[in-house]
Amino acid sequence: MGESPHTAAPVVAIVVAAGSGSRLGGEHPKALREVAGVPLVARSVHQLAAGGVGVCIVVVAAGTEDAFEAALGDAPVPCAIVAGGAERQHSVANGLALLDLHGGLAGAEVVLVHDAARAFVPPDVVVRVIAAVRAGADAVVPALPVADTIREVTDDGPSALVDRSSLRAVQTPQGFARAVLLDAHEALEESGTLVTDDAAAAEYLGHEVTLVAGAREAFKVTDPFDLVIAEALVARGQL
Ligand SMILES: Nc1ccn([C@@H]2O[C@H](COP(=O)(O)OP(=O)(O)OP(=O)(O)O)[C@@H](O)[C@H]2O)c(=O)n1
Ligand SMILES: C[C@](O)(CO)[C@H](O)COP(=O)(O)O
Repeated sequence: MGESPHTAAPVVAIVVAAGSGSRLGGEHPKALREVAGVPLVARSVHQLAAGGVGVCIVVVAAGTEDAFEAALGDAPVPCAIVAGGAERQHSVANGLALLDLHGGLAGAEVVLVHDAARAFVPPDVVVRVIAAVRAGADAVVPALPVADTIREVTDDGPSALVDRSSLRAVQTPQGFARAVLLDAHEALEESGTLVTDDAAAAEYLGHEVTLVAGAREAFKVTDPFDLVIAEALVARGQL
């Protein structure tokens, strides 16, 4: 990356919320599910704003735009809504396309990508990610050590113990210099390559991925158990 620290322009977050939430179940998109009466997507936007994000591009399933508009009615920062794609990567790409088209966001140099499902990410994680990009990192991810002992399985052979001391679980928001993220997604689209997160997209073009400390609270609401935990922690004032 260039040497200029990205300080003046607003930080933009692409909040991907276009998944169906099949593991969670229910008739509404996961990001619209409520914890203590507040939709996950609204919680995500609130936490991002508290950490320094100035504008959100919220990527939603086509046909659900009005419902998301309503859910984000009290958002603390401006939110643009755009339709997503079949895979998370396509949804991020659609968000990036809007970023590129949106004249008002032309100056944005720091771009975050966040799972709406990680609705309780603490603001200090967001602050760390932004600070690392502003300090010159191309791609930044919050990460945590792995708590369980890990075994690698194969179809036919025995399982094998993996040294977990060198493993990290990766969270969001992930932060990027704008050009890095745009170029990475363009390259993935051209080659037809699918990745599971945006750090892997940046790495695809040879960029180094910088790790900062994540947080347990940034867990991804994935299945019904996670929603029960979230409700309980919010009720106890711990989220
Ligand atoms: N085509 C997709 C798929 C996922 N996501 C978003 O990516 C984030 C991480 O995905 P995940 O938690 O796996 O959500 P779902 O894909 O909705 O869950 P599931 O796999 O259980 O259906 C979520 O905020 C989800 O809304 C998205 O924007 N577009
Ligand atoms: C982006 C992510 O949350 C980082 O851990 C993860 O890769 C999303 O995976 P999913 O299978 O789309 O939930």
